[in-house]
Amino acid sequence: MVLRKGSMDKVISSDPRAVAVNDIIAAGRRMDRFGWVPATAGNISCRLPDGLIAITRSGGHKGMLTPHGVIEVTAEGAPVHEGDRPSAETLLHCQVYAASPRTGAVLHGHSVASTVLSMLAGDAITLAGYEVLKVFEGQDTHDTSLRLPVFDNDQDIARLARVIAPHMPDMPLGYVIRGHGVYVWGDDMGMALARLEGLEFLLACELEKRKIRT
Ligand SMILES: CSC[C@@H](O)[C@@H](O)C(=O)COP(=O)(O)O
Ligand SMILES: [Zn+2]
Repeated sequence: MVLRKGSMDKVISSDPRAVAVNDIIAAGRRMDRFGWVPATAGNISCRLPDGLIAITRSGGHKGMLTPHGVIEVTAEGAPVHEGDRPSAETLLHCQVYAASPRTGAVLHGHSVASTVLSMLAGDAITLAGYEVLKVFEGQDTHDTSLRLPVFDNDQDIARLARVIAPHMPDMPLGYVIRGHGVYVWGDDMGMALARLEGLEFLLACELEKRKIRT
C-alpha cells in the first residue's frame, strides 16, 4: 500500500483504473458532504494513463456512487463500452484535459454560492483580499485578486464548449456556468478537491458579504 501525491485517501490498488474509480467515488462523497451535488447534479472525472477518461455515468447521485457509476470514455468523449451513457457534460471534461497534459482530474458541482453569485455577476466574479486565495498556485498573499469567468448556461454542451474554448488558456481557478455550477480541475484528484474547496469557501464568503450589504 502506498500514498500518492495530493491524494485524500489511501490507495486501494496499484491498478490505475481501480485508483481512478476509488478517487471518483471518494470525491463524490466529499462533495455531497458539503451540499455541492444535490439530487443528480455534478460530475467527476480522472484521466487514465492510457489517455482514456474515467467519468461518472449520467443521472446518478454523485454522493452515492458505486464502481458501476464510473465508466470510461475516449479523449473525445465517446463511451468505450457500447450502451454506456456518460455524463451529459462529458465534452466539458474532455476540453479541460485537452487544454493541458498535466490535468489529471476534473470536478463539477452545483453549490448554492456558485449558482446564486453567477446569476448576479457579469462575465466574471472577482475574488480579492482573501487569505484563502493562497490555495491557488502562484498566489503568496491575500493582497491580490483573481478573476473567475462566468459563461451563460446552455443545454447544448458542444456549443457551450465552443464558447469556453478561447478562454481555456487563461483560467487559473476554473470557471462558472451561470445559474448552474462550477468547473475546477487539478493535476490529480487531491489537488482538484483542494482547489474546489478553496474556491467554494471564497464564493460562500462573497455570498455572505452580499447578504450583509443588502
Ligand atoms: C440535476 S440537473 C443537473 C444536470 O443537468 C447537469 O448539470 C449535471 O451536473 C449532472 O448531469 P450528469 O449527466 O449526471 O453528469
Ligand atoms: Zn451540471
